[in-house]
Amino acid sequence: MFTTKKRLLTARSMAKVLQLTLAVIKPDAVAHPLMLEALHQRILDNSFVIVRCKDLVWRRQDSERFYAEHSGRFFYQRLVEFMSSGPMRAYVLAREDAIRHWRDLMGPTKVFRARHTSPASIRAQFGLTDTRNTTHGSDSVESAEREIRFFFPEFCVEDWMKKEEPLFRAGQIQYDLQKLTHTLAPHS
Ligand SMILES: Nc1ncnc2c1ncn2[C@@H]1O[C@H](COP(=O)(O)OP(=O)(O)OP(=O)(O)O)[C@@H](O)[C@H]1O
Repeated sequence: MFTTKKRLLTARSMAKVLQLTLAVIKPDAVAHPLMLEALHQRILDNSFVIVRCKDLVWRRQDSERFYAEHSGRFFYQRLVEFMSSGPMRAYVLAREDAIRHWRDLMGPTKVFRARHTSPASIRAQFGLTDTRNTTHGSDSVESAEREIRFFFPEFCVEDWMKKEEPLFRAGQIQYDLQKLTHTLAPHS
């Protein structure tokens, strides 16, 4: 699936504590291999470490559950249908201040606004509409934990922060992109 060369990611030079965030490449972008590749490369180029990665498909009820806070809004049905319309790619990303950096990189939710205020952002460059806006990112530490659990139920943020983060920062663990899961699977 990945066409970039095998990369071994190491954190030897990282001094500060890493933060985790959930990033998702939505179905509109996954549907276009070149766009998917460009977004994947954007992640690597911005010093994010890919801790976990998987391709998955949501059932309608997964989409409804994840976006429950928006139920009743005019775009809710459109959003739910879109997010369960095809494969997505989800990442657990680590870096210093990961939540803010990924959200800055995505740009504003609305594509029109993104094009005016943040022309270099992902949504400005690749977004199609306010709903089909290519990417998702957690907006707080609490939502990152909740959303990582939603997408990666087998992954424990607390354990990672306690056990793996210090080892990783000390260069004692490496993440090999080739070994991360990217088998297409229905949401569990
Ligand atoms: N006004 C709108 N019109 C159409 N779709 C919208 C609108 N507002 C939000 N959405 C869709 O709902 C998603 C969730 O909205 P939210 O307000 O949480 O934005 P966000 O935090 O920027 O996006 P995300 O949660 O996907 O990172 C948006 O990413 C977009 O796909």
